[in-house]
Amino acid sequence: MTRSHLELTGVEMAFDTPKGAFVALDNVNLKIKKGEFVSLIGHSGCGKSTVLNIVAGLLQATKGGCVLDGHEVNSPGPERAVVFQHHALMPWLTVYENVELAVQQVFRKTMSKTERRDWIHHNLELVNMAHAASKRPGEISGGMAQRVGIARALAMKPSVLLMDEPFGALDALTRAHLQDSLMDIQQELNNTVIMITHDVDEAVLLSDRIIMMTNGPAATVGEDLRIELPRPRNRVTLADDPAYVHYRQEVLKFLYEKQRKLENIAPRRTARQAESDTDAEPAKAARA
Ligand SMILES: Nc1ncnc2c1ncn2[C@@H]1O[C@H](COP(=O)(O)OP(=O)(O)OP(=O)(O)O)[C@@H](O)[C@H]1O
Repeated sequence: MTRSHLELTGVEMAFDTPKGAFVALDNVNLKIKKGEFVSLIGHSGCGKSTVLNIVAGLLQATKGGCVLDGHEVNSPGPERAVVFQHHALMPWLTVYENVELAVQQVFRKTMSKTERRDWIHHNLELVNMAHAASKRPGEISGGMAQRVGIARALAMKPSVLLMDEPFGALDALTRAHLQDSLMDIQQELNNTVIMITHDVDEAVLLSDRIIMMTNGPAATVGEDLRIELPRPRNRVTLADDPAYVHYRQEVLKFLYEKQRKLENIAPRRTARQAESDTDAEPAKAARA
């Protein structure tokens, strides 16, 4: 039997708040294969970052847990590199030194100084940033800084790359360039990627699977859509591809019909429940 590469089982996440426990996630189950590109999509506040943070080891689930290659995840580790929406580079270090910091942390004992230098340059070249190695974050654009953040993550040779809206703060053109680079890099390295996005086109273009999350509180996996578009993928030719259009519509339907309706029903139902409501009317509305 082949074991899953990454597995979330029965994950519940309850946060302590002044008003009591707030259950953000309830019974999240997810199995991810080595090399899969998985996107998490869902309305704001549904719990996507919470899922990512549990996999990163930055948060500990209150029930259930995450297992990577047979090992329980309960703290951060270099085999799970995180790329945030805002690059989080050290402003006083150069581009080269920012990547070096991560490389030192992981490979100080296993790579010679020359090997480390070549490895840093290799990763900067992967994201087309070798030319700016001696610049500081304040001297480069947001898109360039985000490239460095990706190079820094890749340079740790993570088996899982976790990305929280990595292109969310970028203009459309830079975003498209970086999406294309990420597809090329991932095809070359075969990293497992979990990416949070709010962009339906980005999710369909990049992913092997799109995990659509229900609205919180107590959010869970609503639908799991497999994107069977051949690779390499080209955004221009895909735009008119009937399969691409279909996948896109499936995600939009989930977000703006299925989840929107449930959202709208909830307050009405609560008010009526006080007067001993039955489920008949909300159920009818959800089917409409
Ligand atoms: N430390 C915390 N304490 C209390 N509540 C929290 C905490 N962290 C997250 N939450 C709540 O848990 C829910 C899920 O938050 P999360 O950040 O995971 O959502 P998200 O889907 O990533 O949102 P967005 O798309 O807006 O970034 C939200 O209601 C949020 O307010």
